[in-house]
Amino acid sequence: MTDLLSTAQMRATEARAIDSKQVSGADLMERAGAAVAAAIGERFEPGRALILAGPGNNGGDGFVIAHHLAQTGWTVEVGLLGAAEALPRDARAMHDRWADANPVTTLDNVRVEGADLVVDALFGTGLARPLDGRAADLARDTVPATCVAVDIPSGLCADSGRALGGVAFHAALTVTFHRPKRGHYISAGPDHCGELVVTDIGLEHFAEQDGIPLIGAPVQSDLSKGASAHKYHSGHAFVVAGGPGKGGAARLAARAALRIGAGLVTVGCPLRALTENAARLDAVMLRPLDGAPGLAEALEDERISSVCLGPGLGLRHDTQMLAITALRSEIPAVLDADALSRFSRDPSVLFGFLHDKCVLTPHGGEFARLFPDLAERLSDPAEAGPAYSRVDAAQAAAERAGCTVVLKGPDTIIAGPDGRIAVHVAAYDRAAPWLATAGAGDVLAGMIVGLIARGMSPFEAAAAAVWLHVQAARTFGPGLIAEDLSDALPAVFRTIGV
Ligand SMILES: NC(=O)C1=CN([C@@H]2O[C@H](COP(=O)(O)OP(=O)(O)OC[C@H]3O[C@@H](n4cnc5c(N)ncnc54)[C@H](O)[C@@H]3O)[C@@H](O)[C@H]2O)[C@@H](O)CC1
Ligand SMILES: Nc1ncnc2c1ncn2[C@@H]1O[C@H](COP(=O)(O)OP(=O)(O)O)[C@@H](O)[C@H]1O
Ligand SMILES: [K+]
Repeated sequence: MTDLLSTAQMRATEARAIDSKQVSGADLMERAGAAVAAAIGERFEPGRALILAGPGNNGGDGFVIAHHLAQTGWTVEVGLLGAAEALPRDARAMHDRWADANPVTTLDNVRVEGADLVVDALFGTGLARPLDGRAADLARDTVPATCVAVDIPSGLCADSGRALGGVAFHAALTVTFHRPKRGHYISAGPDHCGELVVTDIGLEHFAEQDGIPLIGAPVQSDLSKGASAHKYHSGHAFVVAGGPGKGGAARLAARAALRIGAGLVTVGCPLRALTENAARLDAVMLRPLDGAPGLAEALEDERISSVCLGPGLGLRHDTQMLAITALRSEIPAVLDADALSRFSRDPSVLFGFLHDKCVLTPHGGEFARLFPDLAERLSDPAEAGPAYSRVDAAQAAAERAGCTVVLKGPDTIIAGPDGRIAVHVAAYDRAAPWLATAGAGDVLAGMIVGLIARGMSPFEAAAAAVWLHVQAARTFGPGLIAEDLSDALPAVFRTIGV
């Protein structure tokens, strides 16, 4: 499992290593700098390198890199921010080794024009405030294709992935140490980092706490079916649909629930929409519903194991009544789209009915309607690290709602009411840009409700569905529309051995 560390966790690991006396800070710096130089050597032909060295240990790494690049045929220039005398001890030692035989200029005197490679060793995990002055100018002027960031692009908050003050370097390659940090993955992190390489600098033995898990492929045995399985062993998912002409979203969700393995799926819709839905559904069953009382009656069937509401439901009063009815039944429920937005005027009404078997799947806009104060903290300018992050917001939302919250986006954060967190990021080798398409969210809601019907816990179902959803998009590739996601699931299942 890959996990994402906070800066505090990384610092604690480093401190434990140094306290053990098995390794020194200088050793770690030497290994870190050597690892960056090696990654550069694998990707760039020697030429003119400009190293931007900051006032802390990130700058110290920069001097190690200067030393290694010079030994492998590069012409190296180093510009230092601040005074050499003010560098921390290990960084000072690396500076002195370099400065013994080479000039060191000030950051004010360097020019990025003409450099084949710019090594951003200004700030790493110690960044405390926005870049300013010359550092901010260099962040704007450096061409991403020539930039290699040491540990993290300077200006980017390693805890939140947000650019402090809105200014941070963009790199073609970021080389970090020991484990990825949250900031490499969430929010703007991937956009700033370019390619991300995580290198071992010998700290594995000293890691104590795990970071936030990055969701990987589901366990095959959680998804496979027994040879003698009966359809009712895999649960019955119920999807509530809107009126005539509005049923597409619910049908997408229903089909996804069936494809992901729910034994039975029923779409419940107003009588007026029955013909339309009947014309478009085969394996998915249909049941006419007379508003909230009709839903209450339908959900009395004890074989129904999960319910999905929201896609295509509309923003009228009956959506609120349908949602409350579903929640009162205490059947595990996935609430998406209109079932969330309908409560924007007074979210506490919704919170009063939610229970711990519910999953809310808001995108950023829906999240802001239900949790306006948390969304505001996310959109306020990030001025100091650690900045308020999407992880913080999702965690606070799940605690307030008392259920699982899936905050969707290219980086999707899953938070449980018990404080549990997992993250899926559609970036780097999991990028899925074609997933940003109408109806993709409806399919995700259906996948989650299908897995809950099969018996997974809300949190596990959300985590597995988010991974499968992206994997289906990647498997289908360019040209993807929401309809294709469910049809790509069989191929995905085969590749993970289901
Ligand atoms: N944690 C570890 O185990 C290791 C850390 N190493 C390096 O050490 C780095 C962390 O070093 P530090 O803790 O010294 O932190 P940094 O080097 O990131 O920066 C700290 C210095 O910058 C100042 N500062 C912060 N934000 C500023 C801003 N916007 N404008 C001007 N000055 C600002 C701080 O007051 C402090 O003097 C890591 O990112 C990594 O590159 C590596 O050498 C090896 C191992
Ligand atoms: N750039 C992107 N890369 C990967 N996944 C994305 C991207 N943008 C959106 N998604 C995913 O696509 C889905 C979109 O859901 P949503 O915004 O509810 O759309 P809709 O309402 O049209 O169904 C979410 O699962 C989200 O995580
Ligand atoms: K950096």
